[in-house]
Parts: sequence; structure tokens; C-alpha cells
Amino acid sequence: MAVGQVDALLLVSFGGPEGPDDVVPFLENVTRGRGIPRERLEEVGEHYFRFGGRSPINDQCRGLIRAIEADFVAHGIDLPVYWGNRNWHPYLPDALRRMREDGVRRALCLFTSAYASYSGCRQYRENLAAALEEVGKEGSEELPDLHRLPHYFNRAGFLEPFVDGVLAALEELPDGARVVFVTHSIPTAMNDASGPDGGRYVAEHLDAAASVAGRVKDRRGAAVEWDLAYCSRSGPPSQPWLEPDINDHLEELAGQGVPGVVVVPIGFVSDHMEVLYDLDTEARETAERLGLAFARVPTPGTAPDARFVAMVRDLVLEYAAQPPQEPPAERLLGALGPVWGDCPGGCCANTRGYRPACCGAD
Ligand SMILES: CC1=C(CCC(=O)O)c2cc3nc(cc4[nH]c(cc5[nH]c(cc1n2)c(C)c5CCC(=O)O)c(CCC(=O)O)c4C)C(CCC(=O)O)=C3C
Ligand SMILES: [Fe+2]
Repeated sequence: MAVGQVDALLLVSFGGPEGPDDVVPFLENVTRGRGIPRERLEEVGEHYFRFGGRSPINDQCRGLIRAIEADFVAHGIDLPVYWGNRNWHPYLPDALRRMREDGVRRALCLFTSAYASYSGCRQYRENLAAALEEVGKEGSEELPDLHRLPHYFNRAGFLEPFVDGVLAALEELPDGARVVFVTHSIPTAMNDASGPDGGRYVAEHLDAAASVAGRVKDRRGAAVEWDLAYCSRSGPPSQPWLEPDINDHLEELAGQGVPGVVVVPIGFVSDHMEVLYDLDTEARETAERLGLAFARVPTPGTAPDARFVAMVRDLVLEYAAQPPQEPPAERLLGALGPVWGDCPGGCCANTRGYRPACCGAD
């Protein structure tokens, strides 16, 4: 079956280095014009070198694409899947060139970022606009019309794997363990500008975390105490970023006599470098030093039962329907309701100045 007027899915991701020689050029791509101090860059380079100079993120995208393709075939959905990254091969313009060669006219974009913010959404939309412009200059054939699928932070298919992970981790840890949801820190100014009305990044994380904690309570029959903490702070020390940092928060919990922590990487779709280094390496070491029992819950993107992949199919079918359909209630958790696809005007403003963005009103 063809899907409405849509003839492709485009996976839009961050990209990561695939060997030691890629690390420095990759970091230059990521931080161009972003004002990141030299020392921070050298430190982050070391995180990659510790893992052989290779980030797992591209392999996870390859795995996700294979899983989506197989799922589409199994459900009679005739939709090719393309892939482009912001910061490493295959880049977005390469994906657009392939789509143009194949005659793709209208594609839906799936971002590997679940939440609103400049870094997690609008920057990708700006990159897509720039890629369309770059490729548009090369030829007269038509480029695809691109639309973004809604963010999925409050989707059952994204959150339920976290619920299972928390329940399993609690079994292993001493009674009284705290559940700590962790996401990528961003500058507080970026949070203030996120979504159409501001503050959306934190609001979406609190909503998602409350949904997971609520389902955990329902299934084990007892409430858990939980908090939201942040990892991967970057930028100059003078600039305020969202806090508490996960390591500082572990100190605080140990001081309160909490015996263990379940770390839930709620901000991340797959186990890329932030998860492997900032959580599994650094935060785990902090917990060990403090004598806190530690468990890290898996991310949902590559979960073996493919609930995340089924969610992608649901998003595509709902959004490609004419007119687009609202999700049935059981697919949506939390209090914020269904999320828009293409963004309203002014969404997640670039605090460094306006640049054109695709998949939205501006
Ligand atoms: C919100 C958010 C997400 C989640 C949404 C999404 O997934 O998009 C995310 C994901 C990722 N961030 C990643 C890597 C990096 N992010 C950096 C820098 C920054 N991230 C920021 C925010 C986010 N980042 C910000 C505000 C900066 C400061 C510079 C700036 O204002 O732009 C830097 C520079 C060095 C440093 O300062 O850490 C690196 C290397 C990787 C790839 C990992 C891998 O290779 O496996 C992934 C998936
Ligand atoms: Fe980042």
C-alpha cells in the first residue's frame, strides 16, 4: 500500500565518528559557531578515543532503518527509508540527492530526538533547509517536500520500554532506591525559548518522567520517588545550563542516605556516546565512589521487542492519513496531549539569530 501522498521516510540524525581519524573533524562540525571552550572539546574527544574513536550512533541508525524496513514490509507498507545526519556521513544533502534521483516527491522526517528544543528540533530543521538549498542549486529537478513527524516523547512505544527497564532494575537494587531520570542539559535560555510558548523542553521531560513513574507505580503497586537530572553540560561556565548535573545529584542522594539509584536515560533514543560515557562511565564511577548501588535502564530505540519501531509505523500512518489522524488514547501517555508535526511559527527560536527552517511555519 502506498501511504497517502507520502512516498518516503527520512531518518534525520546527529551522526557520529566511525574511527579515530573522524573524531576531530566530527567535533568541528558539531561545534562550528557554537562557542564551546577548547578544553571541553579536548575532553569530549577523549571520551570518543576511550571507545576506539567510534560512536555507536550510526550503527544504531542502520539497525533502526533495517528494523523499520522489515516492519513496513511485514505490514504491507510500501515506503522506502532514507537516512541523513547533521554532523557526519551520510550527510543530509547526500540523502536529498538520493531522494531526488529516485523521484521522491513528499517525505516524512523522523528525528532521532524525542523532545522540542533548538538542539533537538529546530537545528535539524535549519539543517534540512540548508541542505535543500545546497542541493537545489545543483539541478533543476524537483526536490522532495519534507514534513516532520510529531515528537514522540509522550508515546507509549517510546515510554513503555523505560517502564519495563525501571521495574527490572528495582528488582536488583536495595529497597528505597531512587529513580533518576536523566536527559541532556541545555542552556537555560534554550529551554526558555523551546516550543511555541517557551519552557517546553523541561515540561516535556517532566511529563514523560511522570508517565513512566505512574506506570511503574501501577505495575508494582507501590509509588517510587523520582527526580529529573541532567548530563553532558557543555558551554562556558558563565552560561547557565539546566541543573542538577547527574553527578552532583548522586552526591546529594548519597548524603540523604539513599541506598541506590536507577538511572533512566529518558532524554535519549539509543545508547550513543552520552549514554556510554556520561552515564555508564562517569555517573557509574561517581555512584561507586559514593557507595550507591547503580543500575542504568536501556534506551528504547533498539529494544528487541520493537515497540519503538511499531510506534514509528503508527506515527507514519496517522500523519500520512488524509486528513491526519489523532492517535488513539492508548498510544499517548501524560498530560500534554498529542504533539504537532510541522512546527508552528517561532517554535524553538534560535537564540543566536534567525535562520530559515524547513518543516514548519517559518
Ligand atoms: C538536546 C541535545 C541532544 C538530544 C537531542 C538529539 O539527539 O539531537 C543532543 C544529542 C547529541 N549530542 C551529541 C554530541 C555532542 N553534542 C555536543 C554539544 C551540545 N549538545 C547539545 C544538546 C543536545 N545534544 C548542546 C546544547 C550542545 C552545546 C553546543 C551547541 O549549542 O550546539 C557536542 C560538542 C562537545 C560537547 O560540548 O559536549 C557533541 C560531541 C550526540 C552524538 C553522540 C555520539 O556521537 O554518540 C547526540 C546524539
Ligand atoms: Fe549534544
